[in-house]
Amino acid sequence: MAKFLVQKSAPLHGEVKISGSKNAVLPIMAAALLTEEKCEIKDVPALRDVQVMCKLLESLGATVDPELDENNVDITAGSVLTYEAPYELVKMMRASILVLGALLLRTGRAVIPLPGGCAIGKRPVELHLKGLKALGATINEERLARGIVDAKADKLKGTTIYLDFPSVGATEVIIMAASLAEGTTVLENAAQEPEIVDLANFLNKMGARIKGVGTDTIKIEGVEKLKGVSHHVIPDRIEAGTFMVGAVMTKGNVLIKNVVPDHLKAVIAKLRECGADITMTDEGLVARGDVNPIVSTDVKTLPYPGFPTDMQSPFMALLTVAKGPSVVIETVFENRFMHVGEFNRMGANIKTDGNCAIIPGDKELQGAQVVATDLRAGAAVVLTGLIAEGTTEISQIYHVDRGYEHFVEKLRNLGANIMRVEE
Ligand SMILES: CC(=O)N[C@H]1[C@@H](OP(=O)(O)OP(=O)(O)OC[C@H]2O[C@@H](n3ccc(=O)[nH]c3=O)[C@H](O)[C@@H]2O)O[C@H](CO)[C@@H](O)[C@@H]1O
Ligand SMILES: C=C(OP(=O)(O)O)C(=O)O
Repeated sequence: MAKFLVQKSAPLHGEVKISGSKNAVLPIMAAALLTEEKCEIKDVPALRDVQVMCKLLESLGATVDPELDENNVDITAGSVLTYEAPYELVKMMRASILVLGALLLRTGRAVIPLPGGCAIGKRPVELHLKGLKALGATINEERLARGIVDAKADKLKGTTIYLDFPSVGATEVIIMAASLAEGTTVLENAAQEPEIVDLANFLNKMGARIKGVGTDTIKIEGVEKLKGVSHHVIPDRIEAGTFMVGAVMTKGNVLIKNVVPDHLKAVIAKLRECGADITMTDEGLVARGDVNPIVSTDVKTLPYPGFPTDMQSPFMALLTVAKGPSVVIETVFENRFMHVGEFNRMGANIKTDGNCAIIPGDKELQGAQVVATDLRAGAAVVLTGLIAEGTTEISQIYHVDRGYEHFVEKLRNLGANIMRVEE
């Protein structure tokens, strides 16, 4: 099993180019199933999740030509598609569920095993299914009780759907399904994440008629057919946020290129509250932690445009060394504090009560043996290792490979003392 070895490092310094967004490319790749024609997807990050999605689409009958060294993937979902997604692939990536709507439209059926609970929460899909049922699909409840989504539909018909919670995945599945449904669908209390806007831009290029993305009400007029297109994926706002935090907590000075500052308003606001100096330049965002002392702040995660849950653990890493106590409240996932135990091994002394964490701050951290408990938590302990005395040894780093392209190389270019060891 591979590990990261991280040593206390000099302040991060230099520039880093942000990769295409994992959470944008995965639904876009799934949406390529909606046409028989070739889709060319550009700025695709070379990540483990993208490789899994390539294999999943291939297993369903699509021709996938991944040129991940070049950050391109071509997908042609010709006429012969199968409706059953293999468990070996689905269990590797929760985003596998994103093929649900497209598969149903293309084959009249979708059978997808659920990967089950994980480190950050139960992650049910009842909202995805509620939406598809409203559009006219039937769900086999008996199979669902045994952990398999088995949906059928001869055709889908537009309607009004209200989401009880603005789920990102449910919004994406419903937009895809409604794009080729008969008539108009109105999706209320929809998720507003930039990745959903990117998916809708991709679908609209394909010929879909989607309006209102980026707001809580999305209107989709169904069309008969979609065509193949070429599309550049948006930059990864969570990767950008992670590097901003890294720059600030090491008291460094980093130019972050290929970033959309508008996607990071909440993160930038919180970093500034902590004393970070964040400026927009023609070349990108400059994040500095060497201008002012870094002080505590409170954070509450929320659906976009609120503070992103995916930035919660990297931000907590920063708060462990900020001056004064901070409170972090996680409202999106019910179990996303697994990293607290790892920070505590390094001396952070964080206490949790339900979805609330109290971080005393101002700690001199010590390197330790820690685990990447999930993707973002893995990145967060790497950042903590950069400021801790001694060596931090991080295991289960396959989580990090899921979502950070060339993480070690990018950090090393900024002066970080990190290496990957294959055991
Ligand atoms: C591949 C991808 O894009 N992943 C992102 C996506 O995940 P994902 O699409 O899984 O996240 P959701 O927005 O669906 O989930 C948010 C919350 O809603 C709950 N829920 C969701 C669906 C449902 O049917 N019932 C239900 O209760 C979930 O358990 C969770 O507590 O958005 C999350 C929230 O911003 C991010 O952390 C993930 O990085
Ligand atoms: C939780 C995440 O991803 P996923 O939904 O793919 O598990 C994430 O990107 O932090």
